[in-house]
Amino acid sequence: MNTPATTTLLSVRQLTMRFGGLTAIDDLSLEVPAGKITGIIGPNGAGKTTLFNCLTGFYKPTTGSLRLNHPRHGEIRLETLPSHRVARDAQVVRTFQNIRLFPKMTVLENLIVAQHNVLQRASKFSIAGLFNLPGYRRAEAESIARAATWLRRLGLEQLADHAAGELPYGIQRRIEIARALCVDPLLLCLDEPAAGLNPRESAELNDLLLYLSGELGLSILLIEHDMSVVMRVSDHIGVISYGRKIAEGTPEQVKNDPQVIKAYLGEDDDEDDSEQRTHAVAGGANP
Ligand SMILES: Nc1ncnc2c1ncn2[C@@H]1O[C@H](COP(=O)(O)OP(=O)(O)OP(=O)(O)O)[C@@H](O)[C@H]1O
Repeated sequence: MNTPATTTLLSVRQLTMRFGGLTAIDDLSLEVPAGKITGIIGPNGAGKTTLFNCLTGFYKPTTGSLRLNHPRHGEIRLETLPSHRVARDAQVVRTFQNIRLFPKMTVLENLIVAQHNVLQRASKFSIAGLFNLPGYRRAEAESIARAATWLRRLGLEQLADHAAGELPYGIQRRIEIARALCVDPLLLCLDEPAAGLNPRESAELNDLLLYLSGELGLSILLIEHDMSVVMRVSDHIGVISYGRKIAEGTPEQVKNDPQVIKAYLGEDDDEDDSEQRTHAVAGGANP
């Protein structure tokens, strides 16, 4: 049996991002396949979040292109779009390193607020929403139904009426993912979703990511320092150091790559330490 060819969802081509004299991303090229999990790893300050910021319209790259192969709209040049259109039109949606839920709102309300674009359109940016016209009511009911679906799929439905800020940290991270899923992403960009999680929560995150990709066919771009997550769930990994791509391949290829081990833990001629360094990149420790 032939294995179906993988389609490229996103092509990052010769991307450079400079902040004054500092080059945060340096001539970076990377392909993100559709329906897979692509991990992006690299030491602190390597340029990973800057890549997400370029991708999601928060920064305008100095040079280079970000081409999204959208199944309905054809090629979309993400570098030309402001952030709200990256999310709304290109359906590239992100989470952030720090939790950005509305702590006093309930879990359900957080998921409905995330869909404000849909609700705004239904209100025709007028007082239709205030007068509760049928089109608006329908959109509102659909938003609630979509939120309820994702709460159920992510095992959060019992918590729908709890204030988000009062829930354990690991749950809040899961709510953030549910919130991103409510806006129907074509590409879900997760910035360190395992940050602050304990080992049990990290293992649950692994299961969730494998479910989203394996069962639902979602395309995920994952920045992560926790090697026990990234090596377990990624189909493909790109490694960045000082803004440049230094390696890419399967988790197995990347974790044994001498350049990667060196980038993470520096040069060391001591034979005993070299085994420890491989262990750290492979998931034995967080760098
Ligand atoms: N808005 C900005 N202005 C100036 N420098 C910036 C800006 N954003 C990022 N940088 C710099 O760009 C470099 C890359 O930062 P970035 O946050 O992308 O790294 P990272 O790989 O995500 O790091 P970490 O793993 O620690 O989150 C760093 O030197 C950082 O200080």
